[in-house]
Amino acid sequence: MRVLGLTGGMGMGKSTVAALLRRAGLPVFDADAVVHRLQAQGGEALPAIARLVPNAVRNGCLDRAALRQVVLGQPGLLKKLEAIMHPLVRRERARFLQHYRKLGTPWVVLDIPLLFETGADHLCDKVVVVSAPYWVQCRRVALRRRMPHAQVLRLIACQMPDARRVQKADAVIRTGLSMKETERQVRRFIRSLRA
Ligand SMILES: CC(C)(COP(=O)(O)OP(=O)(O)OC[C@H]1O[C@@H](n2cnc3c(N)ncnc32)[C@H](O)[C@@H]1O)[C@@H](O)C(=O)NCCC(=O)NCCS
Ligand SMILES: Nc1ncnc2c1ncn2[C@@H]1O[C@H](COP(=O)(O)OP(=O)(O)OP(=O)(O)O)[C@@H](O)[C@H]1O
Repeated sequence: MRVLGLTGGMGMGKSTVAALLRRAGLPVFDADAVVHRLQAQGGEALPAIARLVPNAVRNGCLDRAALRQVVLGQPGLLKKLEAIMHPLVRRERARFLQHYRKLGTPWVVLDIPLLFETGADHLCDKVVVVSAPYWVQCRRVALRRRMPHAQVLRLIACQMPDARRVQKADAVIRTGLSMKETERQVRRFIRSLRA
């Protein structure tokens, strides 16, 4: 079994490309979704998060906006949150890989925003990076309006700069043009994997 790493900054189109890979039949491990599941009601990470930021958990429910505001406002706290989340994400990732290895699946995808930052790229046979110009990224994230602009900039600043990610990639999918163009690049990339 071979492992394809998929990464990119916020709003670069990672989830869109992951959905196209999934549609082509590749199993995808979605790290953001795993984080959300571990933090959902009854989730395994909630007790430790409640100890770290008591106000972020009320009646067994995580107030994500409150947690985000606190961790982005206090240096070091995001690192402590990551120290809670990353071992659990690593365990889920290992289970995913083990499951598909047993099935003898030819390629699986690890969709991880912090792929390089966490060293998960070392598990990958190939890494594909999704990239778009900075202004396209900002416009997309602003359109979603799930969080204040200043928080978006802070989260982007916690990630590796796009240019460095692109340098480290085996392949780059440019999502700054039309959706059709993104689909075309993904199709071509999948053909190259299967060749
Ligand atoms: C900071 C938190 C509370 C924000 O939650 P919220 O629901 O508001 O945003 P969401 O999870 O959808 O993330 C928004 C964007 O920020 C990116 N992001 C999330 N965590 C981080 C981080 N530690 N560093 C850089 N970018 C991050 C995500 O990939 C996504 O693109 C949450 O993302 C979290 O618990 N992060 C820590 C775990 C982590 O490192 N996740 C990254 C995947 S391994
Ligand atoms: N050519 C394109 N390729 C990819 N996405 C595009 C394109 N044009 C517009 N978009 C839009 O840009 C957005 C990209 O968001 P997506 O959720 O895929 O990014 P992401 O990298 O997963 O971001 P995040 O990590 O913040 O969730 C989507 O709303 C998508 O519809």
